[in-house]
Formats: sequence, structure tokens, C-alpha cells
Amino acid sequence: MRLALIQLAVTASKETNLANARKKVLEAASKGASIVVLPECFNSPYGTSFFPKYAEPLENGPSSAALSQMAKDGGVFLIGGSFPETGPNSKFYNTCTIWGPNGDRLGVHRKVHLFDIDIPGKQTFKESSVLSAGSEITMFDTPVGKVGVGICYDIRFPEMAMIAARKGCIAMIYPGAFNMTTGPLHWELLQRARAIDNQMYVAACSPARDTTASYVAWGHSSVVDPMGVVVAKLDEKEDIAYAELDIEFLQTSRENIPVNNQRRFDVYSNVAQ
Ligand SMILES: NC(=O)CC(=O)C(=O)O
Repeated sequence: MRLALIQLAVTASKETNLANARKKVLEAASKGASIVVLPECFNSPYGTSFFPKYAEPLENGPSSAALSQMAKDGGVFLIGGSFPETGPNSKFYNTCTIWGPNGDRLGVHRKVHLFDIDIPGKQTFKESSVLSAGSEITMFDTPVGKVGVGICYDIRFPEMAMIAARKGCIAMIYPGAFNMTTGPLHWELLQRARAIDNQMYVAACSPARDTTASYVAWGHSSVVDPMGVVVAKLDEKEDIAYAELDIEFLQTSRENIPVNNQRRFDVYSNVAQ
């Protein structure tokens, strides 16, 4: 199964972003991709001041309608990046919607771990000043197996990927937008770590870098295989990365190094303390 990551050049115009996303999703479909991924905040700039302005409901919003149509017209599974959602009780969420090849919505992931960090003089961000957190582990079925979905900062929490893997996921996919401080430090390392922890495919899909934006994304959308090898990687510009999800290779990796069956949950029972 061919995976495509669309490293989209995101602008301040939602309309332009939706049109560009559609063009790229159809391009990826025409090149044989069956699972296509858009980046975090694919239809708005990334920043707490932008979330309320761009937020829209899941039902009957322009982004859901556009994503459903793109998935259907391309005949692909579409992990629709994320967009700021006006959710229940008028709370705002950073939300990923997942669409099937017939345009049906297969899942919704609201970012569980909000991006609140402070690296003085380098990168400060407080999603929780505007957003509420989701509380679900999200996965959906494809012909080659279950696929788990997290958003960006979720990748830093190994428990989420581990639960998804133990529930049968063959891949974890993260629409994300690391920045010029944490990107070079951790973006690839975290993907490789989650891949090796769980012997699964891990992919992270960023917006293209825009040096004029208030939050400058690192780019470098990439795919890592179950042995921890980076099998596809972009630079910072708008582009599409492709990789094959090879389930036989995943199974062989798990048989060769069977950590999955060697875990000692009897020893780790106090992990939450
Ligand atoms: N933007 C994020 O949610 C996460 C991020 O940039 C980081 O963890 O670093």
C-alpha cells in the first residue's frame, strides 16, 4: 500500500489552502497512493491567535466537505491533517478527520497532548490557552491493517503509539508542525523511536516552511520503517513524499526481534505512579 505525505505550502487563505490540498491529493492519488496525509493546520496558519478565527464545526463546515470530496474523487484513504474545530460546548480543538475512499468519515482525532512548551528565547507556545484536549486513541481500518493517528506533540508520548500498536496498528501517522528549535533536535528522532518501540511504520507530515509566518515549520515530512530506517524524507519545500507500507517486512521485523512478546508488564505495573 502506497502512502503519500503532502507537505503543503499553507497560506492565510482557507480557500486557497483547500484548493491546493485538493490538487495535491489528486496528484498523489494519480501516482498510486492509497493513503494520503495532509499536515497539521493544513488550512490555516498555526498559532493561538488564529485558532478561533479559522475554527469551524466538523459537521457542515467547508473543510469537512472539501476533504470528503477529495477522498472520494481520489479514491483514497485521507488523513486530513488537522484544522481548528469549534467542538461541543463551543470549545476549540486541534482536530484531524479521517476519510475513506467513498468519502465517508472514518474517524476524528482531537489532539490529546496540547503543545505547551517554553524554551526561553527560542520557542514558546501554549495551545492550552485556547484549545481543549481530546481524550481518545484513534485508529481506523485499511485493507492492510489498522492505522493509528496522533497530532504532532502526541508523538512525544510513547504510550499512545504503544497502545495503538498493541491494538493491532501497523502504522502511526502524525500530521505535525515542529519548529526551527525542536525540529532539528527531535522530529526525526521521535519518529524513529516510536517506530522501533513498536516495530511499526511511523510517518509525520508537516506544512512546508514559510519563513514569513509567525510560527516557522521545520518541514522534513518523513516515513520511517519498522526497523527504524528513514525510507522517505523531504526538505523544507512544498512537495509530496511517497513510501510503501510493506506488511511482510513489518511481520519479519517483529519475528526477528520479538520484543512485543518479551515485555514484562508484571514489572512495569507501577508506571503511572
Ligand atoms: N507543534 C507541536 O505540537 C509539537 C512540537 O512542535 C514539538 O513537540 O516540538
